[in-house]
Amino acid sequence: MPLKMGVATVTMNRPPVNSLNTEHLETLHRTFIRLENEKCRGMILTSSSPTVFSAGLDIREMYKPELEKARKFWRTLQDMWLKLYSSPYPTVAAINGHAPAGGCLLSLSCEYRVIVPKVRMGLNETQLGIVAPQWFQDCMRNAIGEREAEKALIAGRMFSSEEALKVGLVDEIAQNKEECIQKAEAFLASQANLPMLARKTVKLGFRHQTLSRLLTGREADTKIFIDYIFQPKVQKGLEMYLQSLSKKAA
Ligand SMILES: CCCCC/C=C\C/C=C\CC/C=C/CC(=O)SCCNC(=O)CCNC(=O)[C@H](O)C(C)(C)COP(=O)(O)OP(=O)(O)OC[C@H]1O[C@@H](n2cnc3c(N)ncnc32)[C@H](O)[C@@H]1OP(=O)(O)O
Repeated sequence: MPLKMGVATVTMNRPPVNSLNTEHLETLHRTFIRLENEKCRGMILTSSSPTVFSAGLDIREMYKPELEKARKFWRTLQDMWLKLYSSPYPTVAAINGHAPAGGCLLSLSCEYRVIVPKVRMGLNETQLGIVAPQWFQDCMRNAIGEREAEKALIAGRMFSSEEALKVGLVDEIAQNKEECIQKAEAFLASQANLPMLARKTVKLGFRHQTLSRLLTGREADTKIFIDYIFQPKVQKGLEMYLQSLSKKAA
C-alpha cells in the first residue's frame, strides 16, 4: 500500500480473481482502518490482475459452509463495507477488470469510478439465484437512481464499460490501467484543497441513511444471509455455478 503525497493505492492481490474470502476481507478492513488512523488524504482501490478487478464474494465461503464460519464471513464483509463506505478520506475505484457482484459493491462504495474498456460490472446476483442484500441494492440505487437500479437488479444485469458510463455507474472510461490510475489521481487532486471536515461531513450526510440501515440491522441482515444460503435449493444452485466456473477453466 504505497502512500504518495498522503494518497494510498490499495491493490487487491488474491489470484486468480480477487474473490473475497474472510481472510481477504479482513485484510481490506484492516487496511481501511489503518488509512483512517494515518489520516490518509485519499485512496485508490485497484487490482493486480490484468483482467479482473474482483470476482465478488468467494462462492466457496457460501457453499456447504460451517455455520459459525459463514456468520464470521458475513460479519467481516459488513465490517469491511461499513469502513469503506464511511471513510473520511476520498476514495476512487480504478476498475481495471471485471467487477461482478461483490466486486461491483467495492467500486460502488468508493466516491468515484474509472473503468477500462471491454470489461463488465454489475450486481448479477439474481442470475445466480441469490439476492443482492439491501445494502448492495442501496449502493446501486445511490449511484444510478431508483428506476435504473430496479431494472438492473431485477435482471442481475452486467454492464459493459460503455453502458456503465452511460447509466452513471462509472464516472469515466480510461484506455488502460495506467490511464485509469492517472484519472483517479486527478480526481483526488481535485479534492485536495477542499476543507477535510466539511467534505467528510457532507459525504457522511449523503451516506448516513444507507449506513444506518445496516448498522441498526446487522444481526437481522446476518440471519437473512444464513437462512438464505442454507436452503438446499440455494446450495444446489451454488454447486452448479461453481461447477460451471471450473468447467469453463478445464
Ligand atoms: C432485500 C432482501 C435481500 C435478501 C437477501 C437474501 C439473501 C442474501 C444471500 C446471499 C447474498 C450473497 C451475495 C453474494 C454476492 C457475490 O459477490 S456472489 C459472487 C458472484 N460472482 C460472480 O458471479 C463472478 C464469477 N466469476 C466470473 O464471472 C469469472 O470468474 C470472471 C470474474 C469474469 C473472471 O473470468 P476468468 O475467465 O478470468 O476466470 P475464470 O472464470 O476461469 O475463474 C478462475 C478461477 O476462479 C474461480 N472463481 C471465479 N469467480 C469466483 C468466485 N466468485 N468465487 C470463488 N471462485 C471463483 C473459478 O472457479 C476458477 O477456479 P478454478 O477452476 O479452480 O481455476
